[in-house]
Amino acid sequence: MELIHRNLLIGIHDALQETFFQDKKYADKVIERLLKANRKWGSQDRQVVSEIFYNIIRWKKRLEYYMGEGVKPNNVYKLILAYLLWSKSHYKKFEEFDGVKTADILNKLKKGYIPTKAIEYSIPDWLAETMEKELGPKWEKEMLALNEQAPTVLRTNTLKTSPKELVADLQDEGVPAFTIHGYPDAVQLEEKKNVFLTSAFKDGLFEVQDASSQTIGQLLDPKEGMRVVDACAGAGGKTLHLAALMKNKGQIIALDIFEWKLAELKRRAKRAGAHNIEARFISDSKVIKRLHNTADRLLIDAPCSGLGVLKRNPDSKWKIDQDFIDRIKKEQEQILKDYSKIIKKGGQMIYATCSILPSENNLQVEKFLTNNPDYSLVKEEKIMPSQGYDGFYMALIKRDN
Ligand SMILES: C[S@@+](CC[C@H](N)C(=O)[O-])C[C@H]1O[C@@H](n2cnc3c(N)ncnc32)[C@H](O)[C@@H]1O
Repeated sequence: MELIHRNLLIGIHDALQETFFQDKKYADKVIERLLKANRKWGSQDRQVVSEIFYNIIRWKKRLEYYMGEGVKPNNVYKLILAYLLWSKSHYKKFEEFDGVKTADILNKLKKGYIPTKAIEYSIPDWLAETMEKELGPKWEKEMLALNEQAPTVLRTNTLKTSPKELVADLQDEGVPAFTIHGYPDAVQLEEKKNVFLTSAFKDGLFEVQDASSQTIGQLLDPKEGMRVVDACAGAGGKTLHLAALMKNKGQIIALDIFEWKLAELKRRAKRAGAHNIEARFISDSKVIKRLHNTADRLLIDAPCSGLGVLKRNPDSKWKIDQDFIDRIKKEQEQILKDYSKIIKKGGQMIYATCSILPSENNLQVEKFLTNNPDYSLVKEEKIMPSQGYDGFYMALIKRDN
């Protein structure tokens, strides 16, 4: 990795400043805008910018230790320099680095001493405590995996093509990829590429969806002709998968409390050629009540801490806190209680999160099953980040009465 163009350095600096210090600025959107605004940057430049940008977000706390102070809006260049020194990247001595005492940083690097686990894994102190409390000794292995870069995985849109054909089409467009054993619809890129520019994407042949996330649709196993409710559909990542598994037959009702997410879902459904989805905005509790006892299958892809997907969204560890997790757990409990009534007797539902904390996952399900004896657990899967893809939890639950 080398950083030898000043305009790339300035781009990284501005994007980091925005992500760290402006409210509600998410790394994926910030970098997308930066790259869009600089169309003349070549593919290698783009790769350098996004890799350095994401790595600095990932390793912020550890880099702050090396630089001897917390990052502030006016010392982001020092943070970048600490990263370049730590990662032994080749860089030019840009004027933006003037005045930074490199010797102090290099001394700390040479000593190799790291005072705390939170600094070692570059996470807030509260998060190190929570991870250890909830996961026990294996938390470090998971944290190590969460600091890796996520591979890019696509879900083949089987309404239009097969994984093998998709691999061939992508190859023709200069995007080498391969199928993944055990994940029937998944295709993984050999290296990072902007797949949104391909004709295969524009033709709706795939969606970007992590391999772990794809197992949720498989586990719910909706059949052609069924009535399915996706209660927390968001922009429809899993809804589209359900539509493909149902071969466009039957009905999917996609719900969310944000209308703008459902608007995006409709756009994606059109591109995918998924015709059996009806998006319904949850404007009040009546929307849910009207659906009671109507669904053969229900998906509750609940709002969560997102701690299973830090490989992909490393900035979220700096944006959330324990209060947020405690609030979201109460919401999960309420959602499970209210929405589980949507399934018919004999029907099945999945409660899923992209968290790895038992308190958001199996403990929520245990509490739900204790309070609702008419429901029983069929199967549970805990996918951990150390297994290679995103961390996810899913419980398949049956309504018996
Ligand atoms: C984990 S995300 C869903 C991701 C989506 N299923 C996908 O595959 O792309 C959780 C979603 O739940 C929605 N949500 C939050 N509270 C909700 C509620 N009370 N009822 C329904 N949806 C809710 C959020 O807006 C968010 O889109």
